[in-house]
Amino acid sequence: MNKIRVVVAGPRGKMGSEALKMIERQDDLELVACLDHKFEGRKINEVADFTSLDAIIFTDIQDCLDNVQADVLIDLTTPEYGYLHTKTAIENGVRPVVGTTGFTEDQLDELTELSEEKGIGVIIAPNFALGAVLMMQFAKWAAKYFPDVEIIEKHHDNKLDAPSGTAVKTAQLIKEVREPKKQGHPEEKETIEGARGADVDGMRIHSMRLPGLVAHQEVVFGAKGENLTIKHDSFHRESFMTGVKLAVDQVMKLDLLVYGLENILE
Ligand SMILES: NC(=O)c1ccc[n+]([C@@H]2O[C@H](COP(=O)([O-])OP(=O)(O)OC[C@H]3O[C@@H](n4cnc5c(N)ncnc54)[C@H](O)[C@@H]3O)[C@@H](O)[C@H]2O)c1
Ligand SMILES: O=C(O)C1=N[C@H](C(=O)O)CCC1
Repeated sequence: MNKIRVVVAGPRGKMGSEALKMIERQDDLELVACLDHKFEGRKINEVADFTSLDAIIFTDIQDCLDNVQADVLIDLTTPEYGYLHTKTAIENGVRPVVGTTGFTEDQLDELTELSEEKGIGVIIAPNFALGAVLMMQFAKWAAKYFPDVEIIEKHHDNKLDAPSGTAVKTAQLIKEVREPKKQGHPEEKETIEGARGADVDGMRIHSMRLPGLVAHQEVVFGAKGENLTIKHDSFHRESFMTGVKLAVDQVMKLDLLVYGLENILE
């Protein structure tokens, strides 16, 4: 069996460490290198106690891809480096599976074009939890019948980007079926700026950041005399790993960029 050769960027992070544990459990994946912002040249098991994998750490993606044979890059870093890593991987013929959130629309467009030009598969998924993907699909369905909707996302307080990638993706999916509509009182005024949340075509996104949270979202629909709430909770980051493994397998068969796990689920 030919194993899929994987590089993980952000291996010591909350998600990256789960990704390494996931790779260690799989017979068909091989960790060939890690990308970190420190510990150049060390082995990952020398600097992290949660893994016995002994892949070498690089601090520069081009150096890494020049020196190891890789099929897939799993990126779980920051918006700035995630974008640089994804672009460099595509340019080097390595298929990115990207969990990092916070890319701009322009960056997504640019990466889509580049992947098409190079014929390299890319999967960018703002949420790898299967329950979250279903929550987004259910929300899109509900929005056809309930155009008044607010999204409340709740995450741990180390998160860099707001709103979450999941909330942005949910709003995009809802936009596909909902006419733009200003919600609330036509003359409502915020007496404290931001009170009504971010505005996407008149639907509101509220972002909560608190210690103790992992990743949670409620999509609340309102109509006369009734409310519908669609809710998903990730209590542990292991919840994302089924989706990461699925994406690694599927990206090997793609020659373009796919944004959202729903596009590769059967
Ligand atoms: N798609 C999903 O399902 C999903 C789920 C959880 C988190 N995320 C996203 O994944 C990203 C990481 O989240 P996290 O909670 O693991 O964050 P984290 O802060 O725990 O981990 C990020 C890691 O990236 C590393 N890093 C920073 N700069 C780097 C560089 N230049 N090269 C290599 N590594 C570098 C840091 O050292 C850190 O260990 C975030 O963007 C988050 O929004 C996505
Ligand atoms: O922990 C995070 O950060 C997460 N980010 C994703 C997002 O922005 O939607 C998904 C869940 C966890």
